[in-house]
Amino acid sequence: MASSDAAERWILGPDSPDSIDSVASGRIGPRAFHEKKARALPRQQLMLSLPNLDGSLSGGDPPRPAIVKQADREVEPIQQQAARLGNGKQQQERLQSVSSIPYDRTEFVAETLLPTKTGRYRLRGYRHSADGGRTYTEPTCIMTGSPEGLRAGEPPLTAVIQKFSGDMRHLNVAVRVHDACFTSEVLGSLKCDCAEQLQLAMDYIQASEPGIIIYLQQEGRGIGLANKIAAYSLQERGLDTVDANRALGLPDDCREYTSVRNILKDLGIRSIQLMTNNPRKISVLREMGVIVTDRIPCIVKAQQFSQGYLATKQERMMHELDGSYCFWNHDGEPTGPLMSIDSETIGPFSSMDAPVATDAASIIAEKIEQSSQDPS
Ligand SMILES: Nc1nc2c(ncn2[C@@H]2O[C@H](COP(=O)(O)OP(=O)(O)OP(=O)(O)O)[C@@H](O)[C@H]2O)c(=O)[nH]1
Repeated sequence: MASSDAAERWILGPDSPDSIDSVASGRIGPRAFHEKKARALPRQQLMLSLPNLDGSLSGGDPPRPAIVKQADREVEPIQQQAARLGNGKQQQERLQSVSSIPYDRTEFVAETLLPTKTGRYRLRGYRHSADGGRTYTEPTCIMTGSPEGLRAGEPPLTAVIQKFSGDMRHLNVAVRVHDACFTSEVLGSLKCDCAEQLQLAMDYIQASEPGIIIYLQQEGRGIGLANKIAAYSLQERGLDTVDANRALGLPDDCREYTSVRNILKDLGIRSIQLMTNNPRKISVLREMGVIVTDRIPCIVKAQQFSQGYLATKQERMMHELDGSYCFWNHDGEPTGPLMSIDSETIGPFSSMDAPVATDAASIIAEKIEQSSQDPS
């Protein structure tokens, strides 16, 4: 069995002669690359190999149960089993080598340049496991500028040069930690502010580089897309975003941010200014050792369908929104340009938003009318 170091060489890529760069340069085909990589993986990581179209695993057969033979389900004789597993000392050593795999681990895969409608960004791909390698997610880093500081393995001289040349780009870097929201970012849902916050962060780091958006696959505050859809379904029946999660027996927020700490370390970033309205994010990151020197508010205006969600974030999840997301102020006056909502395009909504006025302007009109009729 190849060591996990060998696996790391394959995954880490750029420094290895047989890395993903070899695929790019044509020295090795993508298929061969994946097969070699899978063979280099320790046994428990084979489970991570993606199945091919024919159902086989690219890294060979899946690991078989240790004791019961697959073919005839015959129980393995005890002596044979002992010979295969080794003596107590050997087993202990094996266990130690398994437990020496760090519980959470984030590995850099590759970087590319990405032109977008908002401008050009550096895009860095990572693989992150929070359970010692059983499962993984793929955080990405969307970057402008070069905020990198001293990185692991670099000579300390780099730090000295940085210090004396006054290069402070790796300090107080503007960072947005953003969690996936398929519904708004891909489908254009108007029920939350996630897609607009992402756009705001992309604009911000484009306008004042360097900056980083760490995009994490933690849909629905970590409960996953299908559960989030179930939560939305309960919200149609009148529950808010917090109670809907609870009614499903799910936590309000189960996102984990060890990958953020690891990615910042990988980049040699010493301290950050976090673009967020959520105090939990700041405290969770600080607890794991990330130096957050400041907060950059990330408030976007609500519109008809997101007003309730934002109100709940402020009132029940302690987001520092300060009422400033409201698209009307407390006197019932519009406070900023409204997102144009065409009720013809959106079509009729069911019970979801009932009682619902046809557009934002008529909601405001209704509110103004109500307040003028209210004798108090
Ligand atoms: N469970 C659940 N998740 C939601 C809902 N609406 C949006 N999300 C998810 O919420 C996550 C974003 O979290 P938010 O609480 O909106 O904001 P935040 O990231 O904590 O705070 P900011 O940094 O200020 O944006 C994304 O993963 C979305 O998929 C909802 O109604 N229910």
